[in-house]
Amino acid sequence: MRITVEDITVTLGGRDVLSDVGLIAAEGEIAGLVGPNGSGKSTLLRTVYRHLRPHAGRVLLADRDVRSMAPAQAARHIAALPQERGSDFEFTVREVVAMGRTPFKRAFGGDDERDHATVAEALERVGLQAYAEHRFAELSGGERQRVLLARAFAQQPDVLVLDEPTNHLDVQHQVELLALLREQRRTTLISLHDLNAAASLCDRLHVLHDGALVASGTPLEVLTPDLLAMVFGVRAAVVEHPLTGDPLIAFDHRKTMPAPPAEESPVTV
Ligand SMILES: Nc1ncnc2c1ncn2[C@@H]1O[C@H](COP(=O)(O)OP(=O)(O)OP(=O)(O)O)[C@@H](O)[C@H]1O
Repeated sequence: MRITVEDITVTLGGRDVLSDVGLIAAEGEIAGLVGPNGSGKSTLLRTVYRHLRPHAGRVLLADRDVRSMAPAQAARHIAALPQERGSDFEFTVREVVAMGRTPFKRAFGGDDERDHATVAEALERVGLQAYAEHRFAELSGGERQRVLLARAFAQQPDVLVLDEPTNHLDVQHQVELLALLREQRRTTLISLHDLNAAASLCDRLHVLHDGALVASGTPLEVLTPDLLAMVFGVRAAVVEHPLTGDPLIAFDHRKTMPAPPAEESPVTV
């Protein structure tokens, strides 16, 4: 299913933290959101999964405004991995993942065969089948992250919304997660700080700066040295990855470049 973010403005604490932002994640596309800290990535994702209401504009799932859908109905289509990680501490890993099946149940309905199989498959996908009976509270940050991903997978959503899913993951699990997302071919909206991961994973990238969308396009179109200097304030060369052919950003870790305010950085792609 396609997600359309139609010119949304989100006001928090009396300030527009997103101004007139529009983008589309086409059916089966992995759309990446990148931008400096505080640029509005989580706010945009939270608006898509209905935790925030836009003050102007709307979010469409296929052709329906997500605000017009009942919460359980929206949850049958959209699974989110938010940045705030909840408090599922008293549960086992299997129970946390099984929560992904809730939108499909009748009131007081128990788990059926299909639920059990879906939960087991989701755990296997993130490599945590051996942890099913462990307590969520006793896992490391990276393991918890993978459990919450398994919960999103168990929801079998049309659209995945992932806020920084590689946080806490070691490099092997980062690579595995990116491979898993690529292989799914599900409409995905994902925020990532790691621009090289974003370049390798995403079909299209959308760059936020001070709550405004300043560039959209393929990673190769968007991730230019000029944009990296203007939006992120860093000096970098963009070369071809010797193994994959993806754009590879080589940062100059010895030097930053003061970034001008958004209105003075006319980056458009
Ligand atoms: N509830 C709130 N009330 C007021 N301001 C808020 C609220 N939530 C977020 N903000 C502000 O909105 C701006 C955008 O925050 P957001 O979390 O969307 O940024 P982000 O791009 O996801 O940042 P990061 O990369 O640091 O996770 C920030 O300046 C933040 O302080």
